[in-house]
Amino acid sequence: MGLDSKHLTLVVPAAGSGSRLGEDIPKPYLTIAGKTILEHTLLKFRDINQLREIVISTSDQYLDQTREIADAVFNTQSVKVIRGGDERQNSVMNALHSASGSTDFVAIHDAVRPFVKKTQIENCLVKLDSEDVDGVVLAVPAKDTIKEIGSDNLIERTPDRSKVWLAQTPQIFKKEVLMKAYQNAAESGVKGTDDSSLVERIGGRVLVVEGDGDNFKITFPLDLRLANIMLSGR
Ligand SMILES: Nc1ccn([C@@H]2O[C@H](COP(=O)(O)OP(=O)(O)OP(=O)(O)O)[C@@H](O)[C@H]2O)c(=O)n1
Ligand SMILES: C[C@](O)(CO)[C@H](O)COP(=O)(O)O
Repeated sequence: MGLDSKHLTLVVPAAGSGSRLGEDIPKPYLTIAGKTILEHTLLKFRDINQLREIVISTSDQYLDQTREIADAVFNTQSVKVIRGGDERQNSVMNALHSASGSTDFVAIHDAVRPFVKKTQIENCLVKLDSEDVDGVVLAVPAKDTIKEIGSDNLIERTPDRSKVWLAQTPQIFKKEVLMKAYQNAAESGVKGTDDSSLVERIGGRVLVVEGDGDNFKITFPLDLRLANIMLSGR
């Protein structure tokens, strides 16, 4: 079965509060250049051939607005808007429970990474389909030297930088492996800061696909200023 006949579900966690950004409303619902950040992000996936289903997790008060935004972006694909959890991992898990059983691949993409490129998503899908792996993660090589520190802030280790990459999203997996990883993490009480780490810990093979720095996560005020410049020139 070729890649064209594979079905993809997109999971978008959008239930965060944006505490590090410090705005009055959560990050995905801030407007830049006439569109919410969530809409800018969803638009990047609209024309992906394999996309059949979108599951967005958000907080109670944004369920209706999220439904409106998603319905305006997607025409033929099925959209589900569900309640998120108190951490990103729980928001993704809730979404996975709502995903269709018959999908082949699941892509997880932060609502607040609006600068991913269609070609990057397609590259990830090609690699996932053609290589002997369970998942792929868009990532960039570290440009700074990384230090691993102890609780006293003393440096314990300097990993070889040529082996250190910074994980972004999308992170795309074969559905069964991802479900197993999330199930196993829940049963073991394990928390991961990304989806791949949960797959890695059950022995899954995950490949990095080189992306670029444009696909940053809007996290701090400087990121929002940069996103404004990139989307509206100011
Ligand atoms: N309980 C949570 C926390 C985060 N997210 C989502 O996960 C993505 C990445 O999280 P992050 O950038 O950390 O967002 P926030 O949690 O909102 O930010 P902060 O940690 O600064 O509060 C975002 O799209 C965010 O909405 C989520 O769905 N549910
Ligand atoms: C998944 C992620 O975007 C990969 O870089 C990141 O780990 C999310 O972290 P956050 O603290 O939930 O923003």
